[in-house]
Formats: sequence, C-alpha cells, structure tokens
Amino acid sequence: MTLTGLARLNEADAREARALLLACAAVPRWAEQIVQGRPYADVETALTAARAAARPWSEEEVDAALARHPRIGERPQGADADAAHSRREQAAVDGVDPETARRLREGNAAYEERFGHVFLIRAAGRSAAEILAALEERLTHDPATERRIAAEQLREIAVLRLQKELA
Ligand SMILES: NC(=O)NC1=NC(=O)NC1=O
Repeated sequence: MTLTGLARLNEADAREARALLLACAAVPRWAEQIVQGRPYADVETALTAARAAARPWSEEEVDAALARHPRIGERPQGADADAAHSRREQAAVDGVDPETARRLREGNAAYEERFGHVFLIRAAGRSAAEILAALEERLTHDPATERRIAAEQLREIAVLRLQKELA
C-alpha cells in the first residue's frame, strides 16, 4: 500500500519514517526524535515539531548534515533520496550562462576556503541571480555569522523537504 501525505510519516514503519526524515537532514538524533513524536495531528503540527527539534542541532550535527549537500551549481549525483531533493531544489541553477556558472564556482571555492564548509542556501524558490548575490554577500561575513546562517538554512531546507514529502 502506498502511503501518501501525513500517513507517510505517521503510518510508515519506524525505519521508513526515519529514512524519510534523514533525507530531509542527515541528523539521526533529530530523525529519531520526530519518529518518536508520531502520530502528528496534521502536517502543520509535524512541521512545527520538526522545526523546533532542529533548533538545538550541535556543531557536529550541522557539520555532518552540511557535508551531505552538494555545492550550488554542481549537479547533485546519486540515487539517494536527498540527492533527488537537491536536484529539484537546485533546478534554478541548471543551465545558467557561463559567466554565472563561473562566478558560482569561484564563489563556492572562496567560501569553502574562508569558512571550511560548503556554502549552503535554501535554493528552492530562488533564482540563480539571487543565489549568486547571496553567495557574494555572505562571503563578506565573519565565520561565526556564517555558521549561524548556514545552520539556519539547513533547518529551512530540512523543513521544506519534509513539507514536500508530506504534501
Ligand atoms: N549548497 C547548497 O546550498 N545546496 C543545496 N541547497 C538546497 O536548497 N538544496 C541543496 O542541495
């Protein structure tokens, strides 16, 4: 039986529900916490719980989850569920003009050089130009600010992915 919508979280067996959540953010403690909170009365309640449970992610959890995200502009490879999410989210930067592609590549490299982790942005709903502007603006931040912003974008992506899964 194919489960749809909220049932995909509430009625799936724990292993499947955990896998669905891990594709939203590779933070096992968070996935387990959401699984334990089942059943959720409605999608909004589930998303609110996911957002609240994501707030206290540790530095290590943020680093591990960041490592799962392909660079913006690099076609996400792989058959894993999170790669499929990335491909959909990054559609805006598919087939950009060479100049934008070059500036994204150079910006990503400069960002990783300066901050030691991938530039992460909630790409869904943003144009390539908006993403590039954010990248070039965020390059001017100090490391602590960027850690905070990257963690916030990670939470936003996780909740958006869950919302998509439960739609
Ligand atoms: N480096 C990134 O920002 N990657 C991503 N942002 C998204 O919204 N999905 C990704 O894979």
